[in-house]
Order: sequence, then C-alpha cells, then structure tokens
Amino acid sequence: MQTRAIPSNGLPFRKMHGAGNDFVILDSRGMTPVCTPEIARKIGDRHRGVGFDQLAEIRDGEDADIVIDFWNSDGSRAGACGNATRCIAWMVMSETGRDAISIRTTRGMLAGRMIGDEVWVNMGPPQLTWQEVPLAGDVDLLHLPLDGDPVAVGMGNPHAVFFVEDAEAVDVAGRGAPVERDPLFPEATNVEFAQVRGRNEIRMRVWERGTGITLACGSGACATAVAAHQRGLTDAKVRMEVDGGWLTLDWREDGVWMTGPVAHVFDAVLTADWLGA
Ligand SMILES: N[C@@H](CCC[C@H](N)C(=O)O)C(=O)O
Repeated sequence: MQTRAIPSNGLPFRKMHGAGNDFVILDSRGMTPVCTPEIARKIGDRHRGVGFDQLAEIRDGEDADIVIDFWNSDGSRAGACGNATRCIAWMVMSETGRDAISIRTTRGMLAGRMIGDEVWVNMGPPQLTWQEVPLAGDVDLLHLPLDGDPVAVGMGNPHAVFFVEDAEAVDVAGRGAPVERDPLFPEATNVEFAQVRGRNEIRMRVWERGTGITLACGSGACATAVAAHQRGLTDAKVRMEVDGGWLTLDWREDGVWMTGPVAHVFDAVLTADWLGA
C-alpha cells in the first residue's frame, strides 16, 4: 500500500481502550495512509514509544463510512480487531451524532451501533473450515490434534480456544506462545483459555498473536463464544469476563455481535523528529 510522509509538524493520534485492550488510532481520512511495519513497531514500544495492543488506522471508505487497517505491536498486520472496531465506531458515531455506522476491515463489512454507553459491533459470521481459519490441513476443528484439545475458529483472524478448569491458574504466556507458532497454524494464531462458569457465562484469558498477553481480545471473545456453543457448553449468548472487564457475545444468524465498554484516554501528537521523519 502506498503511504504518505510523516508531516513535519508531527503525527496526531488518539489513545483509546476497550475493556483494557488498548489502541493507538491514526486518523487518515481524506489522506493517504501513513502506517508501515516500522512505524507500528516504533509507536508500539511501551518504553520508548506510546505502547498499544493494536494500532488502528482509519481511512475513507467507498462502500462504507470508514475503512480500518489493524497492526500488532510487532509490526505485523491483524486481520480483525473487535475492541478497536468498537472504539472507532464510538469515535465516529460521537463525531457525527449518528447511532449506527458501517465499517470495512479485511474481515469484511461490519456494523456498529450505540447501545446506551456501550458499543455493539457485528463481527460477522465465524469461519469454520480449515481453509478459512487457516490451518495447515484438513483436521477436526472442534478437536484439534494438540495437547489440551482446543477448538479452532476464524473471526477474520485465527483463534485456538482451550477449555480449562481454572482460567486464573493458567500460565497464559507459557502455554500461549508455543501454540501461537505451532505449525498447525500457517499464519500463527491467537490463543484463548476459557473457563465455562455456566450456560451464559465464561471467564477468558488471552495470548494474542503478534502482541502477547492482553487484558481483552474482541475477536478472541467472539471465537471463544462460538467454540463453547459448538461444544454444547453454553447458549448462543454469553457474558464473558476478561482481564480488563466484561463483554457480551451473541452468535446470531448474521454474525457474532459483541457489546462492551470503550474509553477515550487522550489525544496527542508524535513529533516528526522522534518518528525519524
Ligand atoms: N485485540 C484484537 C485482536 C487482535 C488481533 C490479533 N493480535 C491478530 O494478530 O490476529 C481484538 O479485539 O479482536
């Protein structure tokens, strides 16, 4: 993708989080995008930069109100980011006074709505074939051939969901990092550890591809709700406690709807000097 140069007066950004999953948002509406893997890594450094779980860059859409591109802090691209999608939907709806918008991501066309203080996003239907996730071969997605018997679900990005007795007791990094890079996942994977508390409640902790442990992962929450329902453990609608708060997931015919809180943390400008422009 063609990118524009960093402006000499710096690069404005917004910091937001959704249930503790934190984002830097670059607004390139009306402009050529600016983000590259190097810029994502530089801003994503929590010691020398700003730090984020994902960077999201907004562009104008031809067939949607906005287009969003997602980046992980290691400079890789993320195919989906549910919590950043909710944050940006809130931002655009607050600007325009509208209570519904359309959003295009590499995941496809998504819809966002305001429900009181919370934002509701349709993350689209889950991907339930090995080619879509993607996996390295034709295996049983409901019982992957890995220790711990995980379920594979695609939400525009790959997820491996492990059901555990006690999510608090899981060594998320110790177990998540090796699964992220397992050869079964040719594009690597996000890894969720889910404890089913009842037909309508799950406790979930996550290891994100390209980022590591985060306080929440929206697409991971969707994938976990789908995996639990497919295994017959929960109803189609569940509340989910993640490390940073609560999300509600509702798997309907037209997709997985996710509701949860968003927070606008601050707006600031990255200096051109620091960015090396
Ligand atoms: N935090 C996100 C998901 C992030 C994407 C992931 N790290 C990937 O590479 O797929 C969310 O809220 O969905």
